[in-house]
Amino acid sequence: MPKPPLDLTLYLVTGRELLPPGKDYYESLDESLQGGVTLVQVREKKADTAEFVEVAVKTIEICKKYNVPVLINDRIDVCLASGAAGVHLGQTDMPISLARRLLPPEAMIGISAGNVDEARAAKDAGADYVGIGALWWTESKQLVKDVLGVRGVGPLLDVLEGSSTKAVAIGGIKTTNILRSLHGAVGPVSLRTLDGVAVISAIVSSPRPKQAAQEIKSLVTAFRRSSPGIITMPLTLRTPESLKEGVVRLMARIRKDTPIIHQITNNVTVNSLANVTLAIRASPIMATTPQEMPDLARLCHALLINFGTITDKAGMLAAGREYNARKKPIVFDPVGIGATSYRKEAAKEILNTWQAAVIKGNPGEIGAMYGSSEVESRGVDSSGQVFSDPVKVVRDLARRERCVVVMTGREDYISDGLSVIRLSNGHSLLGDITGAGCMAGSCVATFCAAARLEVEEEWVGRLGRGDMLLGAAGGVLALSIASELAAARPDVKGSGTFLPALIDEVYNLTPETMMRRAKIEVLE
Ligand SMILES: Cc1ncc(COP(=O)(O)OP(=O)(O)O)c(N)n1
Ligand SMILES: Cc1ncsc1CCOP(=O)(O)O
Repeated sequence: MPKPPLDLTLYLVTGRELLPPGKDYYESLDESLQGGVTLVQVREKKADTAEFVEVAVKTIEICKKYNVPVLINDRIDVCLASGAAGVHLGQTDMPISLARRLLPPEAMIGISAGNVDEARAAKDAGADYVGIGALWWTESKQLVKDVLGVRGVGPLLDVLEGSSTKAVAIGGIKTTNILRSLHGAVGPVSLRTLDGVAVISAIVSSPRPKQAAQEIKSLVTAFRRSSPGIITMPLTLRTPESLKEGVVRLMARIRKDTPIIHQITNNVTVNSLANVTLAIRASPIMATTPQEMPDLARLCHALLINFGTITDKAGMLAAGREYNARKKPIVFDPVGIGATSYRKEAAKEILNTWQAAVIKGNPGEIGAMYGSSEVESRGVDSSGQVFSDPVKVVRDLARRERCVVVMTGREDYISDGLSVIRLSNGHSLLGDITGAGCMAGSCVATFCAAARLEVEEEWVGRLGRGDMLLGAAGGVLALSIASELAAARPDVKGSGTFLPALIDEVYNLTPETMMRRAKIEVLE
């Protein structure tokens, strides 16, 4: 008998102990199948063998009405006794090779995988799928290892590329984090995406399992239909002219709409960031308290998180979650990430919690994020060294982090993981004042807000909308062109007079000047 098709889009793992009070298991199961569940696993951790078989048999009977196959958690004997379609095995359960010998040839076998070696072993053993997790923290299972995190899934997917072994993620997946889960969990090399998600509580604990299942399934299906591009990117052909025109268009949008830019930043540069934001004609809000974040995310158009002195990590985490949920751009400036291990750990936690639209840093910061020691930081500043292959660094990091990456310097490199552009404006006096890089972050966040405002329709299945590469380029160009104009002024005598002149030149920047002075090359 041929193997039945395996549709992992919405994989329900059962959990009778998690039902809402008064809800019958079989009724809940039937409703979730009506909502579009595509595969069911019977997971019974407390039942004895007779009860497990009884529950499995009844579950199979109900699932048959919807033509949905049923797998059994851990137990080959229960699978054989109930006539289920296969099993899901854990790493300490029976090996796949032995299970294959005991089960009929058409039986489906899935296995849990929490790292690259387990994924590779599963593929080599001919697993039909791997259950990758735990993705997020969950109360439905006592976890013995750290959660994998969304950013941990990609390398496992790369290992599976080219094989017939499919992949679902499991652990803490809910409607509120599903797009972030799917968007972040992509192979950085293969761009392979998940085949679906496995959930327990998001459906089982719901008093309305049909609606819960429908909602999750529609998000998975919408994500699949959208291209697996980085954050929000439409696959646009880039030319220097189209980029210049786009940047000027965003500038006009900023002046028309005055976007509100929420900034969590450091106490060294907060004043400059507020002033540069006002100078571009946007409106800054500097707010850090976690309790304010839901209201601010509703009100504001973009968020800048500048690591700076990292005194507000709780606010950074809370803010990012809210902006992701509202699909509004987040620009992350990991200032001085290479300087301390606390900063590195904090950045990891932040990027595992929410998805940035743009990560911006100097070569030292980008190098630390990329995991390269070719260019080192000096505290929060870059050492002035450059990468031998900056194109590869920004492109690969953009692919890995699934967002636009901006590496500032004498030349600025920007990539969305597909295209790479180089900007060659700017003046060396930018290096002589404090906060030039931080101000570039504010400008990028403002142009990204405009890029999102440009797109009226919802990009269903995407974690954001708007052309974030264009937004990043616009922000960097605005500050670097203004710096050239400021440095050329006769009243500028050094770094002290340069800073106010820079703010003036951002304020007076015209679309014509941007168009005439912007030095943009498209490298890939
Ligand atoms: C689809 C899916 N993925 C992973 C698991 C976890 O299985 P395991 O590691 O064996 O843990 P238990 O479920 O047995 O507690 C799963 N059940 N399903
Ligand atoms: C069985 C299992 N394996 C890894 S996490 C998990 C529990 C998933 O449950 P929930 O979807 O409620 O977080």
